[in-house]
Amino acid sequence: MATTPFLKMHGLGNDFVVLDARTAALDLTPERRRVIADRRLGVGCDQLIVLEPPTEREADVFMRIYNPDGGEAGACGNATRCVASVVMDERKTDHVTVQTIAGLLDSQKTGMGSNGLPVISVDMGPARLDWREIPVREACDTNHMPVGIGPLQDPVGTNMGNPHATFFVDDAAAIPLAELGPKLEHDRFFPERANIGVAQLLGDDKLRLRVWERGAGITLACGSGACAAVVAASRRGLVPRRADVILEGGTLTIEWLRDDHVLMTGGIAVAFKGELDRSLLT
Ligand SMILES: N[C@H](CCC[C@H](N)C(=O)O)C(=O)O
Repeated sequence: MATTPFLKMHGLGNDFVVLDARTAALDLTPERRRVIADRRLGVGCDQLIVLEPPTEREADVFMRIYNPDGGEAGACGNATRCVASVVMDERKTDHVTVQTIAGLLDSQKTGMGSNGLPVISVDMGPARLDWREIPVREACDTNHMPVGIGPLQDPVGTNMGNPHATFFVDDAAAIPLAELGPKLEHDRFFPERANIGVAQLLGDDKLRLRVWERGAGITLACGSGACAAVVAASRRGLVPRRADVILEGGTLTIEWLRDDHVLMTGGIAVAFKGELDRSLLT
């Protein structure tokens, strides 16, 4: 019976099903994407990642990103590290460029994690800060956006290839994120919805971050969300341009470079390899 191989990977517990469509295209309708990502009907994941042939000469691979709701996203920091590691292994190299719909992401192996797998740094591209780029519905200062609910008010808007609203609070654990996240994700202030970050200052260069992800819900880690949180905190003068972000699933080191690009460094993991039954793709 014909099946389709996949890799199950994660970055700090933000988990992915990785399919390879570089030699044979896959017809992944939104419904098929939802079923594969479903934790009962399919394999289950926070994002479905599809490798495709690059269309830019400088790129080694094209990474397509789908949320469990079937929608496509322009950035996924944790998955970028995973995909970069896969292609580095294939190419026997420490440097690859991952192409996404939002741009080219230079990725570099920078060490080995305690799990014997590489630690990868990714240039996530420039933080985009204009209200039109987030995007939000009306002209505003994105350092203090006029949107909020209950204890979550006055967020900072950042686009890392995907839209983020970062709220600063005294106690991130006390925020009912499962209740407030979806309301803010779908607030009409965000024409493309938004990833909702709740950040708490832990020290002069350390943040605690919880994220309600657009199209996915609460995840153990969000790479682009961590980038957005450090840019936001730095704009507010709360942290320097380089800081550690403590997420449920682990720590990412983020640096907002002087050229506005954001460097994200963290580990990856492979959980298992598997075969998708053809019935999931027809
Ligand atoms: N839910 C996000 C995509 C995945 C982001 C996250 N998993 C990351 O590591 O950056 C969005 O719709 O923009």
